[in-house]
Amino acid sequence: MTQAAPLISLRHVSKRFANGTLALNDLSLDIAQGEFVSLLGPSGCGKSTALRIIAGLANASGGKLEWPSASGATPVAEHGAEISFVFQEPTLMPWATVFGNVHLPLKLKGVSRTAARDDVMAALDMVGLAGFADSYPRELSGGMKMRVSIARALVTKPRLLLMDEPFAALDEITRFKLNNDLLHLWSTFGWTVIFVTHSVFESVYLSNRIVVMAARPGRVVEDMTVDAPYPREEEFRTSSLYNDYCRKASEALHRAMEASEGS
Ligand SMILES: Nc1ncnc2c1ncn2[C@@H]1O[C@H](COP(=O)(O)OP(=O)(O)OP(=O)(O)O)[C@@H](O)[C@H]1O
Repeated sequence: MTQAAPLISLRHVSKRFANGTLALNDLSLDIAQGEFVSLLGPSGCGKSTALRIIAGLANASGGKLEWPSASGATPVAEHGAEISFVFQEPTLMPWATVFGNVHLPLKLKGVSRTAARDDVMAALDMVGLAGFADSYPRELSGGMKMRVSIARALVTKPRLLLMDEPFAALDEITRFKLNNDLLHLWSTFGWTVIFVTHSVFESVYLSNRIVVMAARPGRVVEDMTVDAPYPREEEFRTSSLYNDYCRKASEALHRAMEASEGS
């Protein structure tokens, strides 16, 4: 059986900042189309740096980032169009309505409000906010603002969704709800997701693969599969399978923390 080429391939990627910090050292990682991968690790292990390099927001100092599944048909620089990024802060424009905020990425591509209407409304519908198109960010709860931020990421119909601790600032109930909604969208649309988190519990609930990283320098120390079927719903959170994986991921994170201290 031949295996499909990965969507993204990082080969021996390193990143050294101008102040000398080696944020990533020899990071090699293949991400397959449709995977939901969490990057889990202690603060400073280079999770955000890795995500920013994949997004094209930062350059690697060494190594290569490739898109093997494109088989050379699309120049690497053009993959930016297929990637969306969701940050920890929703970073909405306070003076614009929800519609205006979600329209932004299309507006930047020259798509008018009228031409974008259907796509913007479809993205708002996906996150359950179609009824709030004319509201302003100040009128929304933290969870709703994050939904707007997710709709803004989805409006360009990305193949790859990069999420940097998107739910870290939310209360637990809202976070659980958004975890469920994200999984539902992922299974419906089949994107590839790379999700940065500090939370063992969140990484196990969401992903089918957890890449555990250690710091100083940032590197991969474990790569574990979460072999639990989808759809995963609330019952999964209390299952023994979930608990087993949480224990394994937690042990891996402890090893990563010890490796970070010792380096
Ligand atoms: N612009 C920068 N200049 C210098 N050093 C930086 C810069 N950005 C990040 N670093 C350093 O690179 C290392 C990796 O940072 P990064 O933010 O990628 O880690 P992280 O795992 O995402 O951390 P956290 O979980 O705290 O967000 C850290 O030591 C950080 O201090």
